[in-house]
Amino acid sequence: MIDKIYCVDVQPDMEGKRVKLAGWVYRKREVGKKVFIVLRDSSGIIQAIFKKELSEEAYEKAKKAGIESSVIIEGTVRADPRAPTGVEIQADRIEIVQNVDFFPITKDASEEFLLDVRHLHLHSPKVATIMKVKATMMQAAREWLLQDGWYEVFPPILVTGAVEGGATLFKLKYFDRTAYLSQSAQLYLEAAIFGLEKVWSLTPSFRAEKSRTRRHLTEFWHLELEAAWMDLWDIMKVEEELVSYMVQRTLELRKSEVETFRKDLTTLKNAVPPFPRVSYDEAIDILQSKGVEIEWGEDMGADEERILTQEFEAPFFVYGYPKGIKAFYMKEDPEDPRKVLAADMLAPEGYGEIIGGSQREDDYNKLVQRILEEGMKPEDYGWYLDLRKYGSVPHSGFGLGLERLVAWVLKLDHVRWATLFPRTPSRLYP
Ligand SMILES: NC(=O)C[C@H]([NH3+])C(=O)NS(=O)(=O)OC[C@H]1O[C@@H](n2cnc3c(N)ncnc32)[C@H](O)[C@@H]1O
Ligand SMILES: [Mg+2]
Repeated sequence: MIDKIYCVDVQPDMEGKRVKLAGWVYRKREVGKKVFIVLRDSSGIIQAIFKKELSEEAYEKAKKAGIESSVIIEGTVRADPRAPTGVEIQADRIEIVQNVDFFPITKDASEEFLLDVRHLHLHSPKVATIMKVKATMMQAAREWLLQDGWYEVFPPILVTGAVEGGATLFKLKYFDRTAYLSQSAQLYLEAAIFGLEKVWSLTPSFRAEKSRTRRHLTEFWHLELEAAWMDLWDIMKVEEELVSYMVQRTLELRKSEVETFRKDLTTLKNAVPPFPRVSYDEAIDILQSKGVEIEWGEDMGADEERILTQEFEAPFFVYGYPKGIKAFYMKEDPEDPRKVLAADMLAPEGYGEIIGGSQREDDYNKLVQRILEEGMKPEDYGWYLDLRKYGSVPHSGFGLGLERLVAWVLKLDHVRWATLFPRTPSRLYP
């Protein structure tokens, strides 16, 4: 490893100190017999000045370095308030590791082009910032899950059945059998609670969604929790505590990065328990009062959720959905058989659903009945039904879409920007 320091390590109080940095040429300009190179590394940027009078060799090489060339620069630190970061390097040595004559991404690059060359778009400090925030959100989640006694488990991705409806399964050939890419780890987490009680996993989930919306990917990172002995109201408390910790901790560790994407942090700061809770019935009333044509029993889509979120300045729950629009595994509401014990968490500012959760049907016969009602075959869920035969317990869980959470926190206009290599119906490469 090169014996170097990072851009962010160079401080004005290091005036006169000799330093070595490595990175990429982010910006470059020539003024008279000086070349100004703004060097970029994973920590940020710093300006390096190459004066012909100081080192003609370094000056001539700096002149030739193209944008995004990989370079190693050495020189002396000088505090200068005119420099982008208030400090700069009086450079007298540059090694061009690989020169780039023309970097394909220019200022006027279209979004589609940026996605076509996503492998090069990852040079961008803006993209790096999104990934830093996403990593910090998961760091925070892991902190919270550890201190609250949850066990991480590692469920399979190759599975034999649907969790969230057969229409969005990706099918693949598994030797002489058919397999699918997991839509959700939920069913396997439900098996894990009989030994570990409180479990979680972060897995890629796959949905052959044809809907081309700003919140759907065909592959997304899915943070899922499952707990024995918890009912819907218990798991909603877990959800709000976890999301609150993830958001507040990220503001604590990455506030300046978040502020490069949004100036107003109000809704993020409002993300503290208890989150507002509205019933599905109340949500329908709100939407109808705002002129939305929606009837009781219908699902709320992205448009309806966007309108509903205008009523809130923090993440909020909608609970008590009609059975007909929810999944087979959700427990019927004992107080209203038309409904299930399900709750979604919606993010404000138009982002909508970031979490889907529910209490699970823990009665064997009722679950068989629900499977049949949904037109599925109980024999396809034999192992899952066994969980209701051998020491069944009340239990609940949820799934959080990590990209959707990051998209809300950073106010991104599409979840695709929150993932390293987005997968959508039209995008499988790079
Ligand atoms: N363990 C569980 O209880 C999870 C449950 N089986 C489940 O998959 N629910 S969900 O379909 O609402 O998806 C959960 C969340 O997963 C996200 N999600 C769901 N589908 C997508 C797509 N297509 N793209 C991006 N994000 C997606 C979104 O935030 C949802 O709220
Ligand atoms: Mg959902």
